[in-house]
Amino acid sequence: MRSVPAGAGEPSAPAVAGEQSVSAGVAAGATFGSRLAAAMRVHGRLCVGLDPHPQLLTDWGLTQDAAGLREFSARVLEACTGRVGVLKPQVAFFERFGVSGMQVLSEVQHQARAAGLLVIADAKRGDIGSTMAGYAEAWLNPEADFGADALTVSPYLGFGSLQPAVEAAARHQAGLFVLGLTSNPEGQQVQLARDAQGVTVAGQIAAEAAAASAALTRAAGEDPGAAELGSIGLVVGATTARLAAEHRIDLRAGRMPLLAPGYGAQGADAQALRTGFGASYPSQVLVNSSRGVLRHGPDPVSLTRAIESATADLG
Ligand SMILES: O=c1ccn([C@@H]2O[C@H](COP(=O)(O)O)[C@@H](O)[C@H]2O)c(=O)[nH]1
Repeated sequence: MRSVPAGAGEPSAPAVAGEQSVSAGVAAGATFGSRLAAAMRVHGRLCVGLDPHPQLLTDWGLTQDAAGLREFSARVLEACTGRVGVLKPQVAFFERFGVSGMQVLSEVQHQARAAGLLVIADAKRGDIGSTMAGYAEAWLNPEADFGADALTVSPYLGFGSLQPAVEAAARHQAGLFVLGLTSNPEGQQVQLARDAQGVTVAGQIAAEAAAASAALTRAAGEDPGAAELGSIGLVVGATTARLAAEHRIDLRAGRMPLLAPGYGAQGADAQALRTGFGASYPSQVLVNSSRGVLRHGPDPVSLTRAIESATADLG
C-alpha cells in the first residue's frame, strides 16, 4: 500500500542545529517507553494531532479528497519535523475517504517515522481478544501498512481483551494508550462508575494498565522502577485530569506515559494540565493539540510559530 505520494513535500531538516532525530538518539530495539522519553527530552511534551477536519481542508484551500489530505499531511509533517517528537494522526479523518484516504495515512505514517517522529495512531481499537490480535498486528507491526509506534485502544470490552495487543506491543517494541479518563464529559458516565468496593472503572483500568506496563518493561530486561517511562500508557484528558486526584485514581504507578488530549481547542490550558496532573506533570505527560495548532495553517511560518509557542507554553 505504501508509495511515494505525488506532491507531498520532503520533510525539512531539523530546525535546531545539532539536534538528532529520535531514532538516531535511541538504541535500536529500545522500548516504546524509552523512545518516547528520549523524544520528550529533545522536543518537549507537545504531540501534534494530525486531524484533517473537513473545515480545515476548506480553510487551507484544499480539496475534500485524498489529494487534499495528502497535501495537508505533507504540510503538517514538514512543520513538525525537527520541532516535535510525536505525531498523532486521527484515523477517522483518513478513513472517511475510504481506501484512498487510508493510502494517504499509510504513506504519512511511514514518512513521519522515517523523519524521526514517533507516530501514535489514534484509532481507538478494542474487541474480543481473538479479533484484537488482528487489530494489533495491523497497527503495531512496523512492517504493516499502518504500522505505528503506538496505538490508542479501548478497554471497554474488559481490560483482559487487550492482552493480544499487549503481547504485540512487546513483540514489536511498540506502545499502547488505553482510554482511561477521556477528555469528553460524556465519558464520566462509564469511567467514574464504581464497583462494590467503591473503585472507579477508570481506577481499575489505570491499575491494570500500570501492571501491564511494568510487566512489559520487565520483559524487555529493564527495571520498571528505574525506567523513565513504560510502554503501556493511559489517555487522560487535559480537561479531566483533575478527576484522577478527586477519585483516587493512581496515575504514578508503572511509570505510564499519559496522553492528554483537550489542550487548546477543548479549553484546557497549561495551568489546568499542571494542576490536574499534579506530580505526574511534566515527566509522564504527553500533551496533544490538533485544532489548536492546525488552525494556524496553511502558512508554514504561522504553523511553526504555533508549534513552538505551544511547546514553550507546556514547559
Ligand atoms: O479522550 C480523548 C481521546 C482522544 N481524543 C482525540 O484527540 C484529538 C483532540 O483534538 P483537538 O482538536 O486538539 O481537540 C482528536 O483527534 C480526538 O479524537 C480526544 O480529544 N479525547
